[in-house]
Amino acid sequence: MHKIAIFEGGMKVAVIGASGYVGAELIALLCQHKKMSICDLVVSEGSDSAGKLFSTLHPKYLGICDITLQAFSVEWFNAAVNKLDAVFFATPHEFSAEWAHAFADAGVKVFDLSGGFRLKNSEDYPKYYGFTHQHLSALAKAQYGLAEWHSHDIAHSQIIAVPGCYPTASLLSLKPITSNNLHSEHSLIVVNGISGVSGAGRKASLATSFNEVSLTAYNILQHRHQPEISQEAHAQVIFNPHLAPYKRGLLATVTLQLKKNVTKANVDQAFVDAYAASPLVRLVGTWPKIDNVAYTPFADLHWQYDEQKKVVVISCAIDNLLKGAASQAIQCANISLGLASHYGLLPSNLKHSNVIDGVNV
Ligand SMILES: NC(=O)C1=CN([C@@H]2O[C@H](COP(=O)(O)OP(=O)(O)OC[C@H]3O[C@@H](n4cnc5c(N)ncnc54)[C@H](OP(=O)(O)O)[C@@H]3O)[C@@H](O)[C@H]2O)C=CC1
Ligand SMILES: CC(=O)N[C@@H](CCC(=O)OP(=O)(O)O)C(=O)O
Repeated sequence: MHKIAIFEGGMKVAVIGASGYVGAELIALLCQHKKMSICDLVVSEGSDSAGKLFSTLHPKYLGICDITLQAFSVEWFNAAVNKLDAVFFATPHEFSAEWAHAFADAGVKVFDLSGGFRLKNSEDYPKYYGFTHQHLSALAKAQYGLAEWHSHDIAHSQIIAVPGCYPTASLLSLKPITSNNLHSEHSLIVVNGISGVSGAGRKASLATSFNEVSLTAYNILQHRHQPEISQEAHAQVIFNPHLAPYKRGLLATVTLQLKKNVTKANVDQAFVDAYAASPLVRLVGTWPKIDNVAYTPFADLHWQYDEQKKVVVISCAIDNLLKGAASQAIQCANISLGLASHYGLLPSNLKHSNVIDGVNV
């Protein structure tokens, strides 16, 4: 039986990858969560950060999280696995692909924020991730954790593949259309994504250093999020990622052609139906802006449909480290605990209102 079914006094968790950008955001959210408690914060085996306080590395959290970072080792795994209810991997993809199954086999629920379990076709791992996946039965059982769309699977499976940042914004835009089969089967589906530099992680690299960063496309026709978006949209997409010179936030703008008989009312209804019960997805009255969602768990969505040309353009803004990673992982954990997915992420008095054509719906 999954330990997840019998949590008492909250879920006891470890975060592996605690020194990184995503790990830090996740830890901040866990610190304020009333139904989860942090047991261990873990970094890589040879990490310079091992033995330091989390708050020494990220001084913003001084007095909020002064837990010592531990180095990952087999000894740590053996000692920790029996006391944990859940583990969050905010590590490189290959590391979680190698270790997640060991936790899952011991009944520990895994929330993997890397891409180690997102792709169903194992042959895509060497092609897009540069390694061969060694744990195919764990890969087959893992469920994709797009929180607004897969709550049943998230609650019932042992390994949750938390979506990537670009796929989160792209799929929140696309799925109301593709899941209702409103798109033309001949449509070219183009996703243009723009991410801030924190999307590349904390490790220094020339490409993301201050003097080098300038708005540019990158990894065109070969980015690992192309198969992920296509798989989950059930439609082949062309994905154009861009790096932009700011810290936080991501915008995905999707263009596709709809079937001849689809009306504006059909399109509006598809979005309202998809997100009426999802307070973290806001249907906003104008084109979304990064600044309105940065440092928040929201996804802001807006679309326009040209009924003559049958072309719809949808744009979605998120914070890449929150809705694109850490806060979505918390949503998945909340769902696993039987809580509302936005538990601990929003003020309890939030009024959920969506706007279409200037009217609250
Ligand atoms: N940045 C983003 O916007 C998003 C990132 N992600 C994914 O989340 C994961 C973390 O990303 P991010 O925080 O940006 O990356 P960072 O480079 O900032 O952090 C990576 C973390 O992983 C740890 N780590 C590195 N190698 C190992 C290893 N062999 N064993 C255990 N831990 C290891 C690092 O520890 P140390 O350096 O101390 O050794 C560090 O804590 C990645 O898989 C990324 O693709 C997902 C969505 C959005
Ligand atoms: C700006 C930048 O470099 N972004 C990263 C995406 C970060 C991310 O989301 O990684 P996941 O694959 O875990 O989702 C990239 O393009 O590789």
